[in-house]
Amino acid sequence: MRISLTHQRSSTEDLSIMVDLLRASTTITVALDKFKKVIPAESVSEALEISKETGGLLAGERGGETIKGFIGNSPLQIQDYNGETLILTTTNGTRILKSLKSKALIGSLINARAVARAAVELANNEIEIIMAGVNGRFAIEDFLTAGEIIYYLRDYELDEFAKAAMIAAHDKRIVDDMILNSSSALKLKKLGFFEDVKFSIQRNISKNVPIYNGKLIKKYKI
Ligand SMILES: O=C(O)[C@H](CS(=O)(=O)O)OP(=O)(O)O
Ligand SMILES: [Mg+2]
Repeated sequence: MRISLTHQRSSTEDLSIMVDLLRASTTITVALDKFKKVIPAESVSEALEISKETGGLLAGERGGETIKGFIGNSPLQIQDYNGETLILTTTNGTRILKSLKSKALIGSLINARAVARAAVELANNEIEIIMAGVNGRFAIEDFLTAGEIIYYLRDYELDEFAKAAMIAAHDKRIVDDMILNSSSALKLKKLGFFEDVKFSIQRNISKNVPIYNGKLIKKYKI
């Protein structure tokens, strides 16, 4: 089994793991405790359209700021709601998902071990971990989260980018410090969402493995 790491773009037809630690991946993983499915939307107008059709609850942000009339892209806020369908549109994570041509799991730190296990079950020959980044730029929190997920896949054939991420994520104290002081985290802190950041760096508190089939996200049954 080959394990590759990429930034934003996917090339595999096999299995991807989309990683957007702050906050889409963490929000989606938590949301599946409260909603049967999550539908990612590319734009606000698409989200509103889907909500009209499905009656789903609207959540999302742009640049971290909650969209007017939506609930936030917040793993903490989402816990106060429940229902059939959550419609989520975010600056990076849902946009990356909508660009994928392969089936995709959604990885974070709260489900790192579970998502790695599920990926091995589902993939034929390749697991590609895609870092969402921020507006096309590299995001250290996604790199380090990918490294922690790759650690659970270390016995397979890692490409050099994957090896670099795994080595970078070796010391959890350094990882936490880098994430808590990342530009994404400091932006969220300014917007009043620092509790979301602290929630997002917990390890393996969830067994939820979100799987995206090109239309919607459900819980993968390991
Ligand atoms: O909502 C978030 O935390 C981020 C905001 S930003 O675009 O990184 O400023 O969006 P996400 O799509 O979850 O990375
Ligand atoms: Mg992000």
